Amino acid sequence: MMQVASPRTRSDSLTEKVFRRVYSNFNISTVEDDYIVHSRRSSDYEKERLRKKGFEDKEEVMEMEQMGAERIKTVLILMSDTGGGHRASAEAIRDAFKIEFGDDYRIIIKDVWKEYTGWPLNDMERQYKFMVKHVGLWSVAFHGTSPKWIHKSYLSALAAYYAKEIETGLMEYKPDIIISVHPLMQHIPLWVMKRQELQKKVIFVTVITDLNTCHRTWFHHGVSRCYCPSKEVAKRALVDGLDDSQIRVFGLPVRPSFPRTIINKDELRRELEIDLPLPAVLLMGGGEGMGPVQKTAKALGDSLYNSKERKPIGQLIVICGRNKVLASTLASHEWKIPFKVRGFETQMEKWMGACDCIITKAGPGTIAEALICGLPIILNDYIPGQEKGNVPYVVDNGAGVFTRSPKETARIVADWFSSNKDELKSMSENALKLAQPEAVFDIVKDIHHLSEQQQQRIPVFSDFSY
Ligand SMILES: CCCCCCCC/C=C\CCCCCCCC(=O)OC[C@H](CO[C@@H]1O[C@H](CO)[C@H](O)[C@H](O)[C@H]1O)OC(=O)CCCCCCC/C=C\CCCCCCCC
Ligand SMILES: O=c1ccn([C@@H]2O[C@H](COP(=O)(O)OP(=O)(O)O)[C@@H](O)[C@H]2O)c(=O)[nH]1
Repeated sequence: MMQVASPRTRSDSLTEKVFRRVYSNFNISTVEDDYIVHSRRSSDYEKERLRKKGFEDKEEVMEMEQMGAERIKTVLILMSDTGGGHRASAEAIRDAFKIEFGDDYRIIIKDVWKEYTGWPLNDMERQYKFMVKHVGLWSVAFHGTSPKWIHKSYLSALAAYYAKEIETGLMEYKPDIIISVHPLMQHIPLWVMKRQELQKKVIFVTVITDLNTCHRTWFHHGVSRCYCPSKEVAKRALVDGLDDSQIRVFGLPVRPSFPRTIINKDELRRELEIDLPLPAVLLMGGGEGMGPVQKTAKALGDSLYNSKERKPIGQLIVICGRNKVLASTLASHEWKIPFKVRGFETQMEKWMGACDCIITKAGPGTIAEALICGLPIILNDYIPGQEKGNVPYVVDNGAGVFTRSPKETARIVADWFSSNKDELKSMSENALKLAQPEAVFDIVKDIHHLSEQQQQRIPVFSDFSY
């Protein structure tokens, strides 16, 4: 029985709620980004609710919906699949809204750029993937666009060029609340809102998904709230001119399905068909399977095998995310130790819960999740700019180590699984201390509070035009 305990205690009822949602058939971390399906389901549900309350007539139901009686609020979360972290945070927020407020909110996760605009905004995923493969290029782009006048003028130009399209995109969803979980999704929507005089009617908040050295585009002065995952980021926000009252520090939002009470590790291992007694290391490289994964896996294949006794001292699980080439290369290799290779997994909490430590590039999402699971972390790479500061965040807090060398990584894991178990244990404890499993709930509750405050200022039936 492994204890994965939250560093802060929380009311049983919430834990129970999470457990019920997570471990019953209700899979809260299912990716549901098909708007048509989603919105149909939500609006059907909304209508059903009104019908149950006695509004049988079709037109009456529609009218009530529009007027705002028992109004379900619409939350639009803006994200882009540049990396896997923005979507994971968006899903975390969606799931937490559902757990905390049931059907009071309708949550839509969207990349409005991709669907409504043209080049270069609609192609960010591909361009980002290309740039981070050529780290020098990314470094120039990241640091070169740091001055406000540079990114502001470029984004204003794009806003002006795609104004109509973005307006259409945002208006289609008629959001009451817009949440941006992406560094490039503040300026243009806020500009559109200003043009439409919607700033007082629609709440706009930013949830930053970088733990330390984030890009300055995150800090827009026009937001109601800027949720910073760490004190370091909050300091940067203040330096960039945001007001104290706009800033809240709760932590990085992680999907509520991540275990934070008691997890039976053996059961997870049985379910995932992982060897029960052998210590297990999880190796990954973000949503795209980046970093020195292949070399590290092979080095671990050697270091976790005791050739004198002809038996393994540990086992290896590699999650390759969307990197299919990596997955098939590793699958075709001969392994002397128990080994598993997987593609993109939707239940990361189970894989992390079943393992004893993790090796990853310094992705903020993976780090925050691993901390919640009490996993000591070996960081083996980082993307220059936004991920650089994640290394001291982990290492200085005693939750892990950094090395780029696959051989050194393999040696450390072998050490942890044999002669240096104490270090593994103390790092696991430090990881749990640093974890902020409640962050996502604190964020959605604060947004709910903002929304209630706003409702008191604006009549509920205000029919604002989009
Ligand atoms: C003298 C100046 C010369 C500079 C060269 C100009 C080149 C311009 C080309 C591209 C612009 C690059 C924009 C940089 C802003 C970066 C903001 C940022 O932090 O972005 C991070 C995200 C990715 O998210 C991160 O993923 C991580 C893991 O992979 C991790 O999860 C982390 O938590 C996440 O934050 O990056 C992006 O999304 C960037 C996509 C870039 C695509 C480029 C397409 C260009 C189209 C529009 C961009 C508008 C740019 C505004 C500023 C440009 C000013 C010239
Ligand atoms: O197969 C996978 C691989 C990754 N992830 C998630 O993708 C996110 C990766 O975010 P991170 O910030 O670590 O790195 P990025 O992918 O953005 O570079 C984390 O939430 C992972 O749990 C996932 O759900 N399934």
